[in-house]
Amino acid sequence: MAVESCSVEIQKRRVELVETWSKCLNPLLDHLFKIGAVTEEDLSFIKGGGVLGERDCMRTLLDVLQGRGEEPCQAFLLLLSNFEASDFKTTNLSVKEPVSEHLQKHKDILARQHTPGNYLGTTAGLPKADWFTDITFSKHIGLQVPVHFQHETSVVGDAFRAGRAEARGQGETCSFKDIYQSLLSDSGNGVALLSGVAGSGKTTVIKRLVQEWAMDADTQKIVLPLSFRELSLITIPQSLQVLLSDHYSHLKPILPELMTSKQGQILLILDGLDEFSFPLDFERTPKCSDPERELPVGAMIVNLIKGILLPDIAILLTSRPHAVAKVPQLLVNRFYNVLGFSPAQQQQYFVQSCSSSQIAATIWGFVSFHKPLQLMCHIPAFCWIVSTALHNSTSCLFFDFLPQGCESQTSASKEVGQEQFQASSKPNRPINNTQATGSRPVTITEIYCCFYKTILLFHVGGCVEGMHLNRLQDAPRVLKETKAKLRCLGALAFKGLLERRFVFDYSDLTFFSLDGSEFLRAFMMEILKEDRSSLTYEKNFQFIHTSIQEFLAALYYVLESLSGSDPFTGLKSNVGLLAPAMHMHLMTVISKLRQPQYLLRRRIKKALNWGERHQSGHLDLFCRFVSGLLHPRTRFILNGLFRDEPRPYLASCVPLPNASPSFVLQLLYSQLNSPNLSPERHLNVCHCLYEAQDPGLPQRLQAWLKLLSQEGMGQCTLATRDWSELAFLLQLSPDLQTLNLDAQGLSAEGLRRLLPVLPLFSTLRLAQNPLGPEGAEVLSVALQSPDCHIERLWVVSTGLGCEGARILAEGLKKNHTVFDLRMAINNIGDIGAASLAEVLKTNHTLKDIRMRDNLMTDKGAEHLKSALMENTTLEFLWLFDNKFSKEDAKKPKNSHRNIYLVGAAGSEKSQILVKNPDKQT
Ligand SMILES: Nc1ncnc2c1ncn2[C@@H]1O[C@H](COP(=O)(O)OP(=O)(O)OP(=O)(O)O)[C@@H](O)[C@H]1O
Repeated sequence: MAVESCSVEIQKRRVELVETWSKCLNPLLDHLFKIGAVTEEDLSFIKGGGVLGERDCMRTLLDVLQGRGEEPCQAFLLLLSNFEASDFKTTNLSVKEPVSEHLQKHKDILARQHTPGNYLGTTAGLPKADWFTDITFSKHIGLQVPVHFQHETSVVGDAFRAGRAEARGQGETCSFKDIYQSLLSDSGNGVALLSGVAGSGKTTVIKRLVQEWAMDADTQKIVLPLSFRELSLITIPQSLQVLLSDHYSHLKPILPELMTSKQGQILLILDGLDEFSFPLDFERTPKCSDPERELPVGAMIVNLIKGILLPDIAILLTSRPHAVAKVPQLLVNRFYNVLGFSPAQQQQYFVQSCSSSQIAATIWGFVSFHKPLQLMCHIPAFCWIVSTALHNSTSCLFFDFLPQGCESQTSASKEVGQEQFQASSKPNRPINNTQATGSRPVTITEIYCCFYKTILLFHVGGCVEGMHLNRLQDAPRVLKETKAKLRCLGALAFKGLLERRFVFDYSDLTFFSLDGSEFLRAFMMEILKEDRSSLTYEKNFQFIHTSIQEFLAALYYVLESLSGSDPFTGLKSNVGLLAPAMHMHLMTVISKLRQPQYLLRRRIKKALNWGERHQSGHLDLFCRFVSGLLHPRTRFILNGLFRDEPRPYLASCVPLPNASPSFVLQLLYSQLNSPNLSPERHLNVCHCLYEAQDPGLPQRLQAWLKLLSQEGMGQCTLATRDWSELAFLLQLSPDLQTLNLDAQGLSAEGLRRLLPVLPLFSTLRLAQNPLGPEGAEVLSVALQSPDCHIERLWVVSTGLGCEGARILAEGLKKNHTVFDLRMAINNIGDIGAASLAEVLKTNHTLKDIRMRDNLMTDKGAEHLKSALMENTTLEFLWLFDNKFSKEDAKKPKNSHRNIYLVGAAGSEKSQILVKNPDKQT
């Protein structure tokens, strides 16, 4: 075998030699000079007049040696081995702090930087001792690119129940602990991606991960978190080495070592892929494996993710769903989806975030009773909004409704407020938001109004302890005073929404006359700090949560429309905003002259039509808020903002003091009846009706139920969107006991639309519908839902086949609620019987299974019989009309029950009937 030349060896080991030996440059040069390997001239060339750093000098030395030929190179390598033998390198380095001390310092610094905090930058409204409420994730092998036509907030609630459906059976739910263990384990290398909608808690997960890691004495991992926000600031090429040593200056002395010998211990966290402003070109970006080579930051990220740069490290990326596709599927080996808070976790969040358990119980009672609210509460940020809105503002909302005389008694008032509030959360009270008398917030818009008011009253400018009630009394004045600022902020939010922009810079703020006031800080956060590369100080801003941007945009739109102004005027120039009073007056006069009712209708119609037209769903929440804000009761929460109401010209639009203008409901109903409406937009119109507190919603549900109870409905197949509507209406119903959809022509797609409500029923009757294996997949998801209540599942004659039975069995394996399963006439055969037999081996809930007429033979019967030797809880197994060949009345060994296979040989009329003698009456 040819021996490699020393010159080639130096070339190959170049990076390592620079990393390892730069610190020893001077003694090395001394020795090389003494033995004549380099000359005096070489020395001054290598030292570069003292302006070069050690590493550059080392690189020049290597160039010089290679230029001089084989002999000096050989001498150099020999010298290195002598140095190593005499422990020269170690003694030279030993003047530095040991690596472990640097790492401990790194842990301390990161733990301090990653302290919990909410959007207001405080720990208020955050769980105190144990600040992190557990959250649910789903885990998949490989990347799942989601397709969304719904607003992200809606997707979360559904995704929570549909986690496995999206994953086509490959995913499973997991907890923070699982993710932590997987990422911090030695085998956790490669790219993992954590996806979740805005406010689902991705950054909070990173904070917790860093906190736990900092306290974890056993882990060998070295966590290096970076955010894409910061990376977006690097506009000139930079080397990874410089980037990391700039960012973690305390690690500078040991970074070279970390990036070489300890590379496998690094966990690099890159948070917020959706905020990265440079393109990621995975096809054409040149390869680079040298951490010292300067690269544009986009190219650096591509090389890191592709495993070319630092190939042994582990990477965790976080992203909102829409940006997940920026990374090619094949490069991701683990994919986590934030499903959010399960109902139990929501409850825990309120317990942890409220100042008293009584308030927590009240808020939870209220939220769990109003399903649209509860669905949104899967998103932690929304829980925070609800907690902030309701915690401080039970009385905030109620104040205007309090009996006279209560105002002066702070505690008494609070109690009254809480009593009223508790009354609203009593279970089994029919939900009819339209008859919602009293002063509790009912809709999501009302929650956001309370939130807005709470922030203004108690956070902007601060509120002194004990002055709660005074501040409330002062609310109309405060709201009135901040109206001009709100218009500016709302206009910015609205413009951003129209342009699908969620990040704003200073020029945007200046355009809308917004400065860095307390008011601005309450709703927007600064997202970019120092531009290190250009050494400028650049700030960008975004709303604390996208739903706040949507709310403020809607508030602005409705304020302008109701005051007779055109919401678009404020976007074109700041004239109107600089002189709002004058502008408003002028516009009002003009509007009065130009048929104001007509204008108002036209503007609201325009807003709602956008939502209908935009398939992306990004205007869904905006439309819901607009609909909600048109209800006088909702606007009354913000009394002071809408102080001039009711304006005379609105009188005909508001026939009732406590109802949305009828034209709004008419508009929404005409959308609902439009034949071209997609199921997603159809569902959003239902949400709009809820926000507008449409008194017709309960009747609509009744009409639905009546229609479904009619004979022969199976012939008139309902459209998918109708099932979406039914699902929505059912959520508003207090009585979720039995859902009878026997013979309704319900397809798998229709069933998928009903998924949000399926787990809430105790009896699901779905017989004689063409569900097939795809329908079984939906049912399997429902059966695994954390809020599953299904006890009786009747799917007789639904075309399951053996594949459908297998999928359903997967769901049943993880279910603990179903005891009565009827699945006759489904052709599940022996394969289906084997799948169910597997379920029976571990299941302790099923008591009665009916599988008549399913093409089962003796083989299937054997599977079932052997499973019954392990199962002790099943009481009945009905197997009439299958294809068993012989008469059999065997009792399986160890079974304490009788199993009968009855029927003449060859007869199709045969059965196995299992009777549990203990349970027979
Ligand atoms: N596990 C949790 N326990 C308690 N509070 C949480 C948790 N997760 C999130 N929150 C609350 O929700 C807010 C939003 O969370 P976070 O900023 O982590 O979301 P995100 O997914 O990173 O959002 P974005 O995509 O907008 O950056 C936090 O400020 C905090 O108040």
